[in-house]
Amino acid sequence: MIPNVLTVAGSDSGGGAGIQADLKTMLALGVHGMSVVTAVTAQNSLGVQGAWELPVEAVRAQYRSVVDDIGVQAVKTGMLASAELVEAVAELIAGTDAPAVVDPVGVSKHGDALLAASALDSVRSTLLPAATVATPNLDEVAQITGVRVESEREMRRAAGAVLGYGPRWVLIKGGHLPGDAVDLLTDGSEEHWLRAPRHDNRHTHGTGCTLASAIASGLAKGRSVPEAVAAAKEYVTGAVAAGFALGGGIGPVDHGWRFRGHV
Ligand SMILES: Nc1ncnc2c1ncn2[C@@H]1O[C@H](COP(=O)(O)OP(=O)(O)OP(=O)(O)O)[C@@H](O)[C@H]1O
Ligand SMILES: Cc1ncc(CO)c(N)n1
Repeated sequence: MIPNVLTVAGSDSGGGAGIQADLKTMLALGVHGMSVVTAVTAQNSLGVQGAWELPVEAVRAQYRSVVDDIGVQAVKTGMLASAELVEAVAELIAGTDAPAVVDPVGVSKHGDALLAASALDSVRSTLLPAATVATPNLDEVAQITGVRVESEREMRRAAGAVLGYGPRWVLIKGGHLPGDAVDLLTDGSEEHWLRAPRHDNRHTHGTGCTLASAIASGLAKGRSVPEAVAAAKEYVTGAVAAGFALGGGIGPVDHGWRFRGHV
């Protein structure tokens, strides 16, 4: 049986991040991808030119359609735009009997806001407690906890601060630090450092979405959190290495890197 994975996220018209990155990742990793669209962005390699949220009833209806009939083995959340959507999605995933990977998306690679500042309290009080794994980058860690990470050493303190909001596991993504691409996965007792060489490639649009969807895909296959995260890190590292130019700005990672040469 092919496991079902659901992404609850925004659409990136440029195809490198958001729902599009999530579904491509799921295809590449051999699971059946499904989507609940929360917002539509007009977006390309240069930035986000516009964003429109869907009504909360439209988000709830998509979620119920998928979960009540088809069923899900894992859920991933990305761009949720507003406090109202964060709270609605948090309630939906808390009521679903499947692991949830929460990527608390704040801003795009170009610095465009994908979450209202007024939604941060709801992220802390409703979304993070419903997460099996939360995957903040360093800017999101600073916004959520106030902890600023400038070195690998400080990642442990940041992880503890995020765990204080109730996710089972946290993966602190150190992709924005200089040096190796180092992430820290912990549940407060076990600690796993994931280290990969930094690829000197500016075409990294979609790294965060890709990593979170790959984790959800592994969990849906029945892997443990540390196993799913290790496999996802290997997949995203290959995708960054193969990232390619598109448009005039930052191009996407290559979700199909494992197929190249075979098709
Ligand atoms: N240049 C790079 N080379 C190798 N790995 C990288 C590079 N940049 C980021 N990564 C890895 O990609 C994953 C995503 O991390 P990152 O910090 O870029 O997420 P993000 O900022 O949420 O991404 P996004 O821009 O999609 O929101 C992490 O595992 C990180 O270590
Ligand atoms: C829709 C969307 N979700 C997430 C990201 C993450 O950077 C993005 N750029 N766009």
